Amino acid sequence: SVIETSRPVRIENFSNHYRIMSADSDFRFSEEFEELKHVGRDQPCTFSDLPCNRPKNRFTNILPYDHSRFKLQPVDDEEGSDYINANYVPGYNSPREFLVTQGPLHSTRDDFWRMVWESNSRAIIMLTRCVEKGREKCDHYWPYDTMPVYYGDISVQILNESRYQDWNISEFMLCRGDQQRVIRHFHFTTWPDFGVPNPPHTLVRFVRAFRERVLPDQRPIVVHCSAGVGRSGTFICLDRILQQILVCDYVDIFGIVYAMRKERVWMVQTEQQYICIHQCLLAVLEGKDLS
Ligand SMILES: CCOC(=O)C(CCNC(=O)OC(C)(C)C)(Cc1ccc(NS(=O)(=O)O)cc1)C(=O)OCC
Repeated sequence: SVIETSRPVRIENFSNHYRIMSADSDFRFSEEFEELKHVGRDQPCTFSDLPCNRPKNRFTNILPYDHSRFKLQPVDDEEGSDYINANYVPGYNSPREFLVTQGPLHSTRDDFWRMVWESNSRAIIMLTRCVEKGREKCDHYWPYDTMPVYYGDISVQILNESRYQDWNISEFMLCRGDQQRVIRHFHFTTWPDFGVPNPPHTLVRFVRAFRERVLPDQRPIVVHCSAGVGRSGTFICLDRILQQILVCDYVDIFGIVYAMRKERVWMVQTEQQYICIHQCLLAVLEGKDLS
């Protein structure tokens, strides 16, 4: 049987589609989300299993597929020196638009900055707080004040920070050798792990705040949360459909999540996150004033 990889829905029919899918306690949403469960899981993750790389994974079962993983420039022939828990994931603008990674560990934050530098990225999206309900979700991998801090051979200095109700936007100056770059940091601070933003359309406003500051170019956008799968996948999917509906008369949320899961495990982790993407689109299509 042909494995179906897309389920396009006409935009003019979307609210009716949502009503049908959410009927009987989201019965059809549950069914559809269940079909995504095994997508991509047959692909190898051999490098993440190497003994020298195992400590670099925040979660033992959230491992990057070999075929789409980001490779750091290897340090001589030090085994595992090219390894970081990160995968390229397609976006609306390019097949490798996003570099999705776990929240850096204290022991991998130098590798994280090396990835930011070596991928030529100019934007980082952070979708978790460092500590949530007393649990560490992500290392505070950037300086606490405006003093420059070295992470490996990369110095990071906060240039400015703007604080809003649900997110902060900062600019960092990165220096490596005699080169300098400005990187933007978009930190969404009110998204509970395994959950959804409340109300969902704060996420729409955050995606818009990000998109109006980072125009599509050939440089990857680094996205992370804690495991780099649930909240990161939800964010990327919404970013794609908000651009697609401007030029297309259908959306294919199932197909987008399918494509993301071929590149990284568990992208959009929970059914509530999958439904939240639909609720965000519904709010946008119904012209709710989200500004
Ligand atoms: C190593 C054991 O697996 C895990 O720790 C996690 C989380 C497990 N907990 C979990 O799923 O909680 C609910 C049942 C309430 C949803 C690791 C984890 C941690 C945080 C997230 N969110 S994210 O930061 O938004 O990605 C996702 C996965 C795991 O592997 O989950 C399966 C995918």
